[in-house]
Amino acid sequence: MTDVMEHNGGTNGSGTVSNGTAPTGPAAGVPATGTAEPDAANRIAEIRVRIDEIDRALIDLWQERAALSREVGATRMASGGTRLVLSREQEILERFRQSLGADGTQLALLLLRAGRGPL
Ligand SMILES: O=C(O)C(=O)C[C@]1(C(=O)O)C=C[C@@H](O)C=C1
Repeated sequence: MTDVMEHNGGTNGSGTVSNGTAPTGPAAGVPATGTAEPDAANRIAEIRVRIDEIDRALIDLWQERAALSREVGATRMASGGTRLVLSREQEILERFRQSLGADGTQLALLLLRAGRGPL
């Protein structure tokens, strides 16, 4: 067994839908699920449907948040206020840290940067 799938199926080079197995390279012949066992492969495919939905929702929320953050910044600066409010950023960083630990802090830093730009 290898650790990583080199290719996950989808469309092949000619633009046609592949049969879900990696055509070339070290993972050639390995199913796109990473296992040849049918029950496991079916369960993985099922779970991936939900993972893809979650990823879409995360992307949509990410983009909505960034747009709102930009609007707050533009509104504040147009009224003579500051670009940033660091106390608010600390509050957000702490909320993410409390829920998700150190990764939460990193995630919140990326979220903040997506809206207000780099410090
Ligand atoms: O809440 C604000 O005041 C914002 O400007 C939004 C936001 C954020 O993305 O959450 C962005 C920049 C600020 O420094 C603080 C927070």
